[in-house]
Amino acid sequence: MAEGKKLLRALAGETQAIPPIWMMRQAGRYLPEYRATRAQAGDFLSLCYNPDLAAEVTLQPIRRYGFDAAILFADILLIPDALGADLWFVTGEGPRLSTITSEADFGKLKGKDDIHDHLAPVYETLRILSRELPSETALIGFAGAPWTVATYMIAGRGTPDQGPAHALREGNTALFEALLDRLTEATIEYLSCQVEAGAETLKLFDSWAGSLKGEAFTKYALEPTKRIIAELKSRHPGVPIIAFPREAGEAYVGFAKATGADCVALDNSVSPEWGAENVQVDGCVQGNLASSHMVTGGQALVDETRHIVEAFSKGPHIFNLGHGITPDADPDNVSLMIETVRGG
Ligand SMILES: Cc1c2[nH]c(c1CCC(=O)O)Cc1[nH]c(c(CCC(=O)O)c1C)Cc1[nH]c(c(CCC(=O)O)c1C)Cc1[nH]c(c(C)c1CCC(=O)O)C2
Repeated sequence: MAEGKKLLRALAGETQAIPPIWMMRQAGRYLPEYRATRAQAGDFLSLCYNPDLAAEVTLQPIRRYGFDAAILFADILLIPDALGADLWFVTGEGPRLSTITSEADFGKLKGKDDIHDHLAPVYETLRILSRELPSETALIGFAGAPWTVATYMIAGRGTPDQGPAHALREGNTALFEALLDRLTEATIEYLSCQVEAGAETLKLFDSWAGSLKGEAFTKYALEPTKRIIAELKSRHPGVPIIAFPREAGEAYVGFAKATGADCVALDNSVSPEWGAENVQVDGCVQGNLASSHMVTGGQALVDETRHIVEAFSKGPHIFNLGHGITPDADPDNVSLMIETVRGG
């Protein structure tokens, strides 16, 4: 048996009989202990910026389930907050930000090196976690990919079709590209500090990559990811990086090679057989159980979990959901998924 943490071994390309497992949004509202700590913090952002409580909620799902990895508790929208955009969360609705639609709005943003005072609590959370995690549990740092973060900054909120961001991309390409550049550069600095604070691997969430097509996908999803990965690998040789260009479809093919990512996370709109044949050929893949199974459970959960493990069994694989677990999920279904992956 090879040495080291299961998650890092998968990222290094090792095929394992039982894949490592963790879950997007594993620290979240489906857990009563998360809801209690969040109430103690007051609100979601106060929780993100409180290192002791953020470390506590990161550890909760590790204690309860023994996942192979812990993901830093934070949010992809802390970067716009650190750059000086206003950010708040409306309960039951989601994030709200000041919008960026003009050169004047963009001109108010801070520079890439002026984010660290604001983000210092996040680095402290990572330092606490690297001391407190069990020795077999890998620590994942993360950021949003520039395009996805830009969609929220431009619209000032989540949007079903990323319409405002596409409108700026077409209507004022220079401003749109300046924003993407600023985000790319700030993300490099942010993730580099996360590695220095103890993150052992990094994940880039490009949740809205699927709404970019063709050349726009290459320019605004693939290229910024490639640039971030190249710079991080030159500063921190050997740090493995997971890319998640969600709903990229056919554009998942070759994404690892083109960007230098060590692992590509797949959403559940592609079948595991397709993923094995077209994406896992290039290296490690992560995914891709539909998060709805965490609500519905039962034999369908067991069957689909086995199906995914089997389909990816010929190469390096990290078991995960295709997207974050939802607040209405049943914690017992998470146990059933883990038992199925580990126990057959
Ligand atoms: C788009 C995006 C965001 N945040 C994130 C993404 C990319 C992944 C994805 O597509 O889901 C990523 C994220 N958000 C959160 C994490 C922490 C780590 C983890 O457990 O995965 C991570 C990695 C905590 C969170 N981020 C948020 C919560 C819920 C906040 C609460 O406790 O009320 C958590 C646990 C809030 C959030 N944050 C964001 C939105 C749109 C919302 C509101 C929607 C919602 O409530 O689920 C932005």
